Amino acid sequence: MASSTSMSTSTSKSSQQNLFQVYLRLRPSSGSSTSGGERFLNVEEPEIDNDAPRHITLNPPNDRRRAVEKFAFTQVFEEDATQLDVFHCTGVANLVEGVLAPYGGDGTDALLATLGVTGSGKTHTILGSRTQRGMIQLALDLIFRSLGEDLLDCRSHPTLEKSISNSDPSEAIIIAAPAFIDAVYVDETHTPLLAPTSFKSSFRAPTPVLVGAFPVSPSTPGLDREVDDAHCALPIQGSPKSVRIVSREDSVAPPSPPFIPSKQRRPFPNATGAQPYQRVRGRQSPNKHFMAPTASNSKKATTKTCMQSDSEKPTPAPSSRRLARPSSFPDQPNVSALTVSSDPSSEYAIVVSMYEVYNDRIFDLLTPPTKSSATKEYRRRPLLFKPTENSPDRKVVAGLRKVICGTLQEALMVLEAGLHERRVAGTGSNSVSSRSHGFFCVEVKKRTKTTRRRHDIHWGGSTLTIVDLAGSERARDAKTAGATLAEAGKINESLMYLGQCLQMQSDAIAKEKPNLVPFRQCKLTELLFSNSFPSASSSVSSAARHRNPQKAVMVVTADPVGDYNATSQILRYSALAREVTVPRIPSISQAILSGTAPHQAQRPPSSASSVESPTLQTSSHHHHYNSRRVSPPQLLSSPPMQRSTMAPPGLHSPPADMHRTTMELAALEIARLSEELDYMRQTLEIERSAREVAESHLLSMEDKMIELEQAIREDCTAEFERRLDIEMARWRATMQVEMERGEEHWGRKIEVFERMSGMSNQILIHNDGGESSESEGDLGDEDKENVRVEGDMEEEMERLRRENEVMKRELSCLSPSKRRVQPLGERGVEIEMEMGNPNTNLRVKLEGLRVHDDHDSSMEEQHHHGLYQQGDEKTMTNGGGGGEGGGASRRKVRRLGGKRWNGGIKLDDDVEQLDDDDDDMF
Ligand SMILES: Nc1ncnc2c1ncn2[C@@H]1O[C@H](COP(=O)(O)OP(=O)(O)OP(=O)(O)O)[C@@H](O)[C@H]1O
Repeated sequence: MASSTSMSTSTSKSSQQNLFQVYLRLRPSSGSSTSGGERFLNVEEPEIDNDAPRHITLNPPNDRRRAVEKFAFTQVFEEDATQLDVFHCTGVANLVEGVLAPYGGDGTDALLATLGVTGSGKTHTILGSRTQRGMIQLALDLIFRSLGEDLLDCRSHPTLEKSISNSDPSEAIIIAAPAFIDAVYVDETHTPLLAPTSFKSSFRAPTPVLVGAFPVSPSTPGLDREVDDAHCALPIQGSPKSVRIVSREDSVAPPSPPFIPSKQRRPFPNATGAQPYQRVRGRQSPNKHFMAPTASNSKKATTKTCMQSDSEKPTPAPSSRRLARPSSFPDQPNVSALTVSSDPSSEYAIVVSMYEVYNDRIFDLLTPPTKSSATKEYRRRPLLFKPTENSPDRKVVAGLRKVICGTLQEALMVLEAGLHERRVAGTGSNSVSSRSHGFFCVEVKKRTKTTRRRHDIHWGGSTLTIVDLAGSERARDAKTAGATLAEAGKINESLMYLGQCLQMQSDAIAKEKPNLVPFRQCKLTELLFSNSFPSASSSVSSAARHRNPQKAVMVVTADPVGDYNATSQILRYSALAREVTVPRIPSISQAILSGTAPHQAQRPPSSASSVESPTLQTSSHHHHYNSRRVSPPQLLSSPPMQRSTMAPPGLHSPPADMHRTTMELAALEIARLSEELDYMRQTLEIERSAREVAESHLLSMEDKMIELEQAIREDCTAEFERRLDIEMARWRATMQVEMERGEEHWGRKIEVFERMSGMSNQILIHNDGGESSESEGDLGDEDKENVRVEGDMEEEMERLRRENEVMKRELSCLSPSKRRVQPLGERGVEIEMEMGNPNTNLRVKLEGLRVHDDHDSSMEEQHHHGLYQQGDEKTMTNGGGGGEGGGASRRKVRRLGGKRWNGGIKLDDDVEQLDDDDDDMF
């Protein structure tokens, strides 16, 4: 009893100081329970009558030698606790009141989260079932009801969207609920009665469909308004009393196994000091939360497509991918009698946002994924949790889509739309298992009422965040593989870090060093813990507003007949205090002392503790670990001899006494070994789960690597294609320049030939003239003239030679590939092909120069055989305008003529030949 009292004291102390109030909720067993094994969790009777139970005992199944552990929580909910019990006793109303800040100021952020092994009832607690609302719906109902007329909405205040957008520090895209709902849901005139078959082709898992009417309670002011609202009014189908949510699977599912109530039922007083309420007895609601998809193994991995991502007004998605408007939501439990205070001098606006942490990255659940142009897959952009310009001292999830909701109905429709985006999958442990940590945020924006309609008044306020954590699971039990196994690895890893933080928070409080909680290890712990500490506004920015540390409530869910190892681990790091009871070994020593076989006298530890034996009582120890870390049992530090002195001396004769002492020592040694074994087992278990985490982490990393590799390959291909285009463009430009240069070059050459051809004509004319003068006998003048022409020719040839040199040098500057000797004809074809112009200037020019084309081949042949004479004569006859040439001048002219015919056939040959010819000529 003493230890129990000390545990209670330490529990209440630590629960006051802890960052989280921690509650434990036991799940009622069902026929689908994964283990179907022995019950290992027992709720301890409260010390004071009518008090709520706070302690739970963990009895290791099938192993009587392992230590019995006792855990303390703020409160323990037994299997028969209802959603309303949890809502009242966890103090959600107080959290909401803190957020509404009735006494002025910005209020206090609040966090409500669930933690537990997969399938233990986290989602059930947060989201409820087909007929029972969860914490989110109840909290929303309370908020809308409490704000009443002070709540603004976008229809009556058209500038609301803009003014909230201006004061939002998180770079969010703010939209009004009607616009969002119109974009996400199909027109109600098209609402199908049953799960629409068109959804089969959609990316989404089929939507659970509601039949029956939405029951409008007169005591639900928020809902009164909603029904009037044409935009969001729900179609009424069927009888008002037949409110039910069905899915295709549900419609054929066998009835749920009967609810097994726990042995004892106690009234649950409100742990937060509120009045105890009347418990609703009876059968639990069917075991299916209302957002459960119909196909258990289908994965809600992706989603609707057509809402625009960046502009403020979403465009409607194609009707085939939009959701059917739900016709009703459950309205039980009823909290219409409950309201909390709000600030009468302020007006409020409710802004809802949703995101999930999947594989340690944050994804908006209200923004549709966009199609990647490279992979043609729908992907969502991960968001950052960071301080922003307008929030330098506090990190916020930047870039979320936030929806301003004027009514409860709108908020519930936004919630449903977001839940459709959340990743769930069927595993061996839970047919609808959350594969991500889901965050649902209700920002209560608040500003002072003014008579003047000023739109620039600053919006303050606080946020209520409700978190449905993914469950820890063992790959072996969950029978997961591939991506789901990798997800499980990430989930387990983040929960391991969360466990470390929860352990450290109490350690830090004990050591009075509050900043030791290592919450920056992963996104989940950062999101959960970073607002739990006093604001650093004063040190960072004087403009920043002071904020209170958030109030946080954690509901740990557990299945008392589920997975012992996974559950015990979660209890160890989440409980406010832990006590380990070492099993006594009375039967062994008693058996030794009485001379009977040990196995005959073995009893379970609970019964063993009642055995009266002064000696054994000394060996019975209760260890209370304030820090809940597993450490070797303290008993190991006591030397056996010391303990032997505990035996009452002088009661026996020396040999008998010695014998008894030996027996006691043996018993102690057995106890020590047993404890050591227990410790080793625990260590082994921790190591094993660490190994599982590491293995799944490895798998997830491998997947990530593959994704990364694919992305890199795509990037490389895109980059390569880009560069190839640039190179092609550059090459085309160079080619163009080269062609122009070549054309210019050939133009110049042709000019030279033309000039030379003109000169040879002049010479021929002159020679013709000379012949006629010769007949007149004026040979002296002719010689003079010849000498003058010859001099001119020499000068001209000298000039040509220089030009030739210049051209040669130019040619030598060209790349070797360009200098390759290539027939002009081929080049011409290439150039034509390249430029797509079959009649280049160059070709035209060359063709223009070509005289007596049909004689080219014979001329060339003659040239090669040195038969200039004959060919030249022909040339002269045609080119020179007739007349018989003679003497030196005639020979020169013939040579020039021969050169002319050979010009322009080959590029480099031609240049060389020109030189040779020049040499020959002079
Ligand atoms: N308190 C409860 N009363 C009735 N049914 C419950 C309760 N808790 C859980 N269940 C049922 O147990 C099943 C599993 O619960 P739930 O999906 O909430 O588990 P979970 O912890 O969220 O699992 P996971 O981590 O895999 O998402 C559901 O069918 C749910 O309806």
